[in-house]
Formats: sequence, structure tokens, C-alpha cells
Amino acid sequence: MAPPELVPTAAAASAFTARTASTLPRRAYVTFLAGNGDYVKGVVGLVKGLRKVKSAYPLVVAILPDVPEEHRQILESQGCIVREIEPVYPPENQTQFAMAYYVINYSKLRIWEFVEYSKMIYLDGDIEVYENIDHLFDLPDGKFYAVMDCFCEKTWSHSPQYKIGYCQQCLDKVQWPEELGQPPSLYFNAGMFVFEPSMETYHDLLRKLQITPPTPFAEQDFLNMYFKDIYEPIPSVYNLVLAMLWRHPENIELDKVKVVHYCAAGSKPWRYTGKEENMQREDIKMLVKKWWDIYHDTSLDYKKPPLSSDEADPFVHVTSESPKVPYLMTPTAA
Ligand SMILES: O=c1ccn([C@@H]2O[C@H](COP(=O)(O)OP(=O)(O)O[C@H]3O[C@H](CO)[C@H](O)[C@H](O)[C@H]3O)[C@@H](O)[C@H]2O)c(=O)[nH]1
Ligand SMILES: O[C@H]1[C@H](O)[C@@H](O)[C@H](O)[C@@H](O)[C@H]1O
Ligand SMILES: [Mn+2]
Repeated sequence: MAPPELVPTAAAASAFTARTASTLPRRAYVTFLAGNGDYVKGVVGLVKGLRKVKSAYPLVVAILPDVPEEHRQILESQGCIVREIEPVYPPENQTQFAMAYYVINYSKLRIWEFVEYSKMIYLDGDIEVYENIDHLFDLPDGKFYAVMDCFCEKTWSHSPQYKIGYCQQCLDKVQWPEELGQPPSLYFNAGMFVFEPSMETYHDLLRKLQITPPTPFAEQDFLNMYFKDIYEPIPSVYNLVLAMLWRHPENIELDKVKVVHYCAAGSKPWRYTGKEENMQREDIKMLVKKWWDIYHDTSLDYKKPPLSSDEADPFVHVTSESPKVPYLMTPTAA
């Protein structure tokens, strides 16, 4: 027989229900969208992918003011929670970013402001989720979780790592030379990470950014510096940086990969032409097709949940944006 304390009384059970309802972990995925270009397609692909793997959590899209109304509507109609953020600018200097547009990614720092969520998983718009990763929300608090990057592509040509052929993915190939001092700390790709929003961290990030000169990988470099001491690497299956397929094939089992990051030059599915280096590989063609299959799958389009009995009032409309906070909709003329 169960020990007496494990047999809840009716009163204890209802107290338990009330307590868990109010202390349920507040969790969401979050991505970032800027401009009026085609990255909106990436976000649509992403939210449909999350639906396909039956994620229990919504996708928040942090958008810059330059995202056109039409794109906001597409995202909302696909069940995304759209949140406008203010741009963040780094202090001025002469830095050459690895890609000129990386400067906009500093605005990503605003997601630490989303404190209505206790834990979030950030995913770039050029990421697709092929298997459920909700369990990452259960990782212990107090750390910053992300996948280790690879330094072997030309985008890294500015770095000493690239110049001497050193990569943290294969430490036995090229040793870090003593004359260069301490080997670099572990470095993550900032296209995917698990973090805890916090106003204290948010203000500190923005304050430190203003005294940190910009560097080629923009906010990715900055976040690596900022979270260096609490960074905890997670396996590559949670963010397959595509170049790993040809740079470190011995580290990758493609059929185990849960999350694919279409970051290699020429690999964004919605821009894919097959012309760039490595883009005719069979694995790449397969992954691009897999992304399009999700994007075109109309069964994955968002369907508004049916009204529950306490929402039966025709003037109360619950949006995907604020599932717990109903608001009054202006009634339409009869
Ligand atoms: O015109 C754009 C460009 C970018 N983005 C958003 O910004 C993200 C980052 O851009 P990319 O995915 O093109 O960049 P990479 O994957 O090559 O970049 C990597 O390095 C960047 C350095 O700034 C960021 O850290 C990024 O998260 C990381 O994956 C996109 O996914 C998308 O969410 C837009 O919305 N519109
Ligand atoms: O964030 C960048 C980018 O995604 C590149 O495409 C990739 O090759 C890099 O390794 C990475 O640091
Ligand atoms: Mn990306």
C-alpha cells in the first residue's frame, strides 16, 4: 500500500491543481525576424516544423519594426506570437562583419526581455526542427546551452583558427600553438540556444554591449564572451551546422539529427539554386527537399483551436498571441 502521504485527499488534490496551474513553467520557442525579405518563409517553415513534431510550446517571433504588415499577418495566421522589438545598435567602429547584415542580429539581445517566459529556446529563422526537442526545457537552470560551432568555412577566414586549420570539432588534428597563448574557449553557434529571460541579464547585456567593440560574428561573438563561464555544450544533433557534413563527417550521424541549421552558403532552402560549393551533395539536396515538404504541407497550417465553454461569449476572442488573456474584439456591424 502507498504510504499515507502519497494518497491525496480531495482537498489536497484541488490545492495541488490550483498550485500547479499557477506555477506551470512558462516556456516558448523564440526566433528573430528583420526586414521585408524572404526570411519570413524560413519562420513559416520553422513554425510548421514545430507543429509537425508536436511541440507543446508556442513560437514567439521577435520582429524589428521594418517587417511589413503583410508578413506579420502571415506569421499570426500560422499561429506565431508576434512581438515587435526595438533595434539594438553596437557602438560604432570599423569592423567588417563576416556577413554585412550580421549587424542586425544584435537586436536579438532583446529576447532576454521576454520575462513572461521562464525559459526559452532560441532558433534562427533558417533552422528546421525534425524531431521534438521540448525536453531541452527541462535542462537545469543557471546555464547557457548551445551547440559548438565549426571554424572551417570561409566565413571564418578572418580568424587565427581558420588560418592555422584549428577547429574545436577535431582537437587532435591541429594543436593550438603555444605562441598564440591560451587556446580559445569553447565557442557556440548562436543560431540555437536555451536560455532564461531576465531583466537583470537584459540590462547587463545591453550595458556591456555599449563598451564592447563589434567583431565579425556580431552578437554571436558577444554572447560567446558574455556567457563563457556558464556555457554548457549540447550535442550537435540539436543544431546541425551544415558544414559539419563535409568538414567533420566522422562527428555526425545524419539520421540522428533533430535540428538542421541551413547556414552554409547557398543552403537556405527558399533561396537554394544548387550552384554554390557543396550544394550538389545528395545529403544537402535531401535536406532542402525535406524543408520544402514541411513548408508546402497544408495539413501543418495553423488551425484556430475550437472555443471552449468559458470562451463561448462571441465578443471574447482569444488570440494565439495571448492564450491566457482574452480581450474584447470590436463587434462587426450586423
Ligand atoms: O534579412 C534577414 C537576415 C537575418 N534574419 C534573421 O537573423 C537570423 C540570423 O541570420 P542567418 O541565419 O542568415 O545567419 P547565420 O546562420 O549565417 O548566422 C550565425 O551568425 C549570426 C551572427 O550575427 C547569428 O548569430 C546567427 O544566429 C548565427 O546562426 C536569421 O536566421 C533570421 O532569423 C532576418 O530575419 N532577416
Ligand atoms: O554562425 C556562423 C554561420 O552560421 C556560418 O554559416 C557557419 O559556417 C559558422 O560556423 C558560424 O559561426
Ligand atoms: Mn542561421
